[in-house]
Amino acid sequence: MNCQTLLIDDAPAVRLQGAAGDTVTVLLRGAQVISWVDASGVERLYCSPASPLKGPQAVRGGVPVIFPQFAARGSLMRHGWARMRGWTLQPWDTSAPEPSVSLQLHNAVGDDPQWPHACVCTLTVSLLPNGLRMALTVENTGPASFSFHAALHTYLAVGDVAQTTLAGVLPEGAVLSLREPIDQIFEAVTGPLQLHSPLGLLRLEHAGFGDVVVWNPGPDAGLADLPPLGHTAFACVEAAAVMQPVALAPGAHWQGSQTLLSGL
Ligand SMILES: O=P(O)(O)OC[C@H]1O[C@@H](O)[C@H](O)[C@@H](O)[C@@H]1O
Repeated sequence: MNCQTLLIDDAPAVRLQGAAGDTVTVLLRGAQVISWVDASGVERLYCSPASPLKGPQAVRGGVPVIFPQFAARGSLMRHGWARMRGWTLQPWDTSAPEPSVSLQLHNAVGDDPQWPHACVCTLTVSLLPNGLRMALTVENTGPASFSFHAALHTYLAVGDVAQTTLAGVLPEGAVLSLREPIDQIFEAVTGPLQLHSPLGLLRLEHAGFGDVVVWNPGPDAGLADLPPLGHTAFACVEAAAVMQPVALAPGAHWQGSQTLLSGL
């Protein structure tokens, strides 16, 4: 395994390389994965070239970590503060069976006056043979219980969203076409899911998260941080805990993970 820190457009990042030449790149801000090139050399994530990696705004693409609030479902900033904060890179273990890197975020009481809870979030990103696994752990380090939403807001590169389908979210094996704009939370989905696109088949597995959010903004969403026709190049399929917020007692922890498998 090869792991290096680097600056991309002035933004601190870490890049991990697997034995097959596969790579994953993670911004320290937000612990946001911005690229996964699989073992066949295909970039599987979409990151908008019109969205600066450094600056006050959220980065449009890759895998923003959504915590502790999904969208505007509460009084906190949209999609929570975890994607806007600096995370700390943890020392990596070169002898681990899978090339992995972990980043941590310590939230103290007072960091966000509207969310007065101490917690530690850890995102561990691992390269698997033909796959990428992202595992988010939240530990309650404070004296009181709290509850939260979380999601791995995964922008999947699809080549052409009009030719993309998703199996596994609709009942009875029905396949969802992603041709039209969609913004929907599918509740209590166990997976696995299959995403078919011009870039090939991707199998999506999740654990710990109960829901799946599917988002194709379409051409009329007015997203200034996408290039013209940028919306045609991705579909978001997000492992999420939204409909049943996670409740954590003091000292308890929760983990949710999402695994993307290509080359099947
Ligand atoms: O622009 P943001 O804050 O990154 O959110 C993007 C999208 O994120 C998705 O998870 C939501 O379901 C959409 O409603 C939202 O528009």
